[in-house]
Amino acid sequence: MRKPIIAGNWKMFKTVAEATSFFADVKGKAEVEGVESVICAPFTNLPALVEAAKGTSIAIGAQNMHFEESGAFTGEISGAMLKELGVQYVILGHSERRAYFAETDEIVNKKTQAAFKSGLTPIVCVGEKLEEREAGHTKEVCKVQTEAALQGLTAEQAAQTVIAYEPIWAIGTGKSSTATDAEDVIAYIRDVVKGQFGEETAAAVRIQYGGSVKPNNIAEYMAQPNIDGALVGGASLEPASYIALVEGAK
Ligand SMILES: O=C[C@H](O)COP(=O)(O)O
Repeated sequence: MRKPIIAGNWKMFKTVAEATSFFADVKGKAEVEGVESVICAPFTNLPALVEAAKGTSIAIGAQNMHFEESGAFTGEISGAMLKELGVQYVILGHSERRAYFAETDEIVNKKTQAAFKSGLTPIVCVGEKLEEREAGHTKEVCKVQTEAALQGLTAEQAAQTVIAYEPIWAIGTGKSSTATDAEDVIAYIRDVVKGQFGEETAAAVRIQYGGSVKPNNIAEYMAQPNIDGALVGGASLEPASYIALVEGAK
């Protein structure tokens, strides 16, 4: 049985003061038995959030990391640095990083392998652009990105990876994919994992939907057999909304 996972991706929002105030509001509430709750915050918030999350069931995640363990990479953060803080998850290959920071499938794969080396669980994002969807290439794009991201992992690591299917045209636009469309693509991604690692791994890997998920539509996604949770941007920023998302994933 796959445990549902709701991950909030705060992107470049919230100061430390705002993050700690948010956490105080969700503590004890965005904690629902049977649902995993993860807050992926800017690097600067991570020490305070890890401290605040002690004794709670909420996990803290980062939104990026470098694939090298250390070196002359000005402005970058390694997996070991995140692990030492007590961070458990790291979002990798988000479409904003692919688009604005030139992350390729090869870089995402190096980061995915490095995350496991550091003892972090990667949340790997895949998804098509609007023009790719309109050209009928959604599944092909997701296949290429998924296979590339997971290449070189053991079956056990692949099973632990969280995949987030985020159609780019649905991110921050209010235009969410219908639950049945998302289910169709996510079932296909599970099939891709099956082709790469076998049935057992495919049955175990958790695949989220992301793109304009809100408290009022989370239930539709969670009702789909292959959708194991959501990666949420905008609606994860307000405590009441985040609590409702975690409750809605049950
Ligand atoms: O990582 C989260 C996604 O980019 C979705 O963002 P959104 O919920 O604001 O559409």
